[in-house]
Amino acid sequence: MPGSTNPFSSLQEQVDDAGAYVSGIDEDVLKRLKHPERVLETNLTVEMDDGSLEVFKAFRSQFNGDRGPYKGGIRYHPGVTRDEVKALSGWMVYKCAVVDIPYGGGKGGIVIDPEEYSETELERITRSFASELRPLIGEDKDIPAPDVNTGQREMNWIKDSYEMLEGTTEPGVVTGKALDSGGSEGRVEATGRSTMLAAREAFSYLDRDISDATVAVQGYGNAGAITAQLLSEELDASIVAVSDSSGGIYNADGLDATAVKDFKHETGSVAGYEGATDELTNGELLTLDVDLLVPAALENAIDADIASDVQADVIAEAANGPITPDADDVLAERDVIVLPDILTNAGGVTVSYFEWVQNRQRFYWTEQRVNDELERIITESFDSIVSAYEEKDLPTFRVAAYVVALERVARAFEQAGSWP
Ligand SMILES: NC(=O)C1=CN([C@@H]2O[C@H](COP(=O)(O)OP(=O)(O)OC[C@H]3O[C@@H](n4cnc5c(N)ncnc54)[C@H](OP(=O)(O)O)[C@@H]3O)[C@@H](O)[C@H]2O)C=CC1
Ligand SMILES: O=C(O)CCC(=O)C(=O)O
Repeated sequence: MPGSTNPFSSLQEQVDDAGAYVSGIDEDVLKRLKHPERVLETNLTVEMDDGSLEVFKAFRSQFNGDRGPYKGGIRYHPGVTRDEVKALSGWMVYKCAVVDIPYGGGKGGIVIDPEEYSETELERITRSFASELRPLIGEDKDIPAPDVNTGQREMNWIKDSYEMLEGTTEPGVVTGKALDSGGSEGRVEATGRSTMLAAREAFSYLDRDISDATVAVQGYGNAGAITAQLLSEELDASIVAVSDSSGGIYNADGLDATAVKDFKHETGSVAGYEGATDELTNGELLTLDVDLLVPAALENAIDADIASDVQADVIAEAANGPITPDADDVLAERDVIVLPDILTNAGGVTVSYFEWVQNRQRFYWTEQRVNDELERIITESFDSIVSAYEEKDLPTFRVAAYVVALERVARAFEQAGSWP
């Protein structure tokens, strides 16, 4: 994980910050909502193409299941740690509660740089993880999905492994699958789509025209590239800078988001795209003078030092946990509006929910229906956060989002009653 802030401490701080504003919440309930229920830590021993064996550490954290089955992605990254996975699983709990879908939160990860392995090795690694996960997952238990460096291919492998081991057909055991394997229309675009919708709602709330906005996007994978495309194609915003792990590119007159995506697909990086006038570091991108900044890479991208140099008016967190709590304080002090991850990127899990519903009903929706339902959920969720922010006079949209979410999770816990 980049930066030195422990993301699990960040999550706990965010819950505490909001807990102070939830009237009547029991301290013991709050305590429970800051720790995962269980974490699987496992070592996957997998045969490489040359016949040697390698061992990979992997985790699955099931944070809270009071509102439904655990739900959340699986990340492949060399920086994955137990605490990172715990934090990501906690953010899933509050995200699912903010958009009011019937899930708890989970998250998984393998400590691996997938670039260093062949497709056949990645398949064996994924199937080995699926076999370790098998007793824990299921459409009513825990439902994995894509995250950093995973996508349809890995989800198809997990579904197939699970179904083979269980001797059943259960497409709803994972979401984010390819369409022909039980995936949903609109899932690939969903995280970018909710980021675009959250930004649109925020600009309208601020009485500003998003079609006049300049935008910088950090991270040009699933979340970042699609956010850039939709902001530009559907809202006419100007994408002036984008980056990936090898650096960034800039053009004051705007970059063609789709052409940059195609270029990255061909070459592996955004650097070198001929429509750019300048190259930038990630640090320079985050402090550009733009109207909207979209961190869409990893946690801790914006620390307190960077926050004091941020020039954007609005930050839409497409990534999970890109702003440290210290940076949040600096941004609030400077009146920079932060659209919190647990709302902004919730399109991914929301369309995963639609996929799961379609899998269970064996009845598939059109892309239009998916996008319409997603738009309704994101705009209603934005409105409920604004209502809490205004009515309770809360300090930030993040606190407001956690207040809405904590009230829902705490109610579910309390309504379940007590175990003798
Ligand atoms: N996929 C989903 O459905 C959802 C994802 N998210 C969150 O969105 C974020 C991105 O995930 P996703 O888009 O799926 O992942 P991807 O793997 O598709 O893309 C990640 C992008 O981040 C870039 N990146 C990695 N490290 C850095 C860095 N240090 N500086 C700049 N860029 C960097 C990568 O660069 P490179 O290409 O060079 O490796 C890549 O472009 C994560 O926080 C994830 O948890 C949230 C909700 C749902
Ligand atoms: O689609 C999902 O279930 C979860 C996506 C995810 O991991 C996230 O929202 O961070």
